[in-house]
Amino acid sequence: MDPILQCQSLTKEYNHFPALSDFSLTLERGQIVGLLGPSGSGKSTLIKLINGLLTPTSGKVLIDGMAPCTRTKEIVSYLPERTYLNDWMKVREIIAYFDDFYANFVKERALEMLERLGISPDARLRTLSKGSREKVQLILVMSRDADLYILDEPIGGVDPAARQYILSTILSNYNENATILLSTHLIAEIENILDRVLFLQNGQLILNHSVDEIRFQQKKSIDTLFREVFQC
Ligand SMILES: Nc1ncnc2c1ncn2[C@@H]1O[C@H](COP(=O)(O)OP(=O)(O)OP(=O)(O)O)[C@@H](O)[C@H]1O
Repeated sequence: MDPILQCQSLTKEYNHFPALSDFSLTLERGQIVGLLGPSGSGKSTLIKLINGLLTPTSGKVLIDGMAPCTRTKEIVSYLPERTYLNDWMKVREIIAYFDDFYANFVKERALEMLERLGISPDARLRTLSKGSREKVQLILVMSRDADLYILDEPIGGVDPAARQYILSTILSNYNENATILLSTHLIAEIENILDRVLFLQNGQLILNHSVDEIRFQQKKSIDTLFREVFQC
């Protein structure tokens, strides 16, 4: 079986500015991977390349051995940085839309998670708080039976007290052979769910370690290590 994600010497330049440089990475199945780095380090650029929304200047992305295409869109479930949902729609209507659109969408799972997070399917998206809208989007993305979930800054707008609950609700529903790649600035809140971390700096991969390696060998939290590596 091919690794779920391979990036081979991936470079992306915007007007000759290298947002991502010679980036190589192989991700195996069945792990939750944190993509961490300061603002402007290239996280969203990488995520857009993996989703086929940007074309690399050079290098390759392979998902389950395939370049991004219609088939890879079926096995990748992507939460973009910004909302793309029509906010006049009711949550129930959006769920029906996803159910029609994606063969691997599990409607019952979405409805169950909504209930657990206290969101009415009859609410219109625009009447919900920013945090609840984020929850709905995350639920939609995680309700697909995908092989690779890519989450660009999930739960940023959710209040800190609710973040752990949301993450554990969502994660308790996902298939353990799938891989989740998530970018975040909320390292302390998210690190206890991560298996592996990637540090990006100026478009380059400067660290790729399992969380256990960092915790047991370096005896540090990911948050502490991040602050040490990226101190201003
Ligand atoms: N469309 C674009 N045109 C020109 N430069 C861009 C474009 N998109 C991103 N960049 C630049 O590429 C670099 C990487 O940006 P990117 O958005 O990938 O970083 P990021 O790590 O996701 O940042 P953040 O954490 O703030 O979301 C930045 O210097 C950014 O200014």
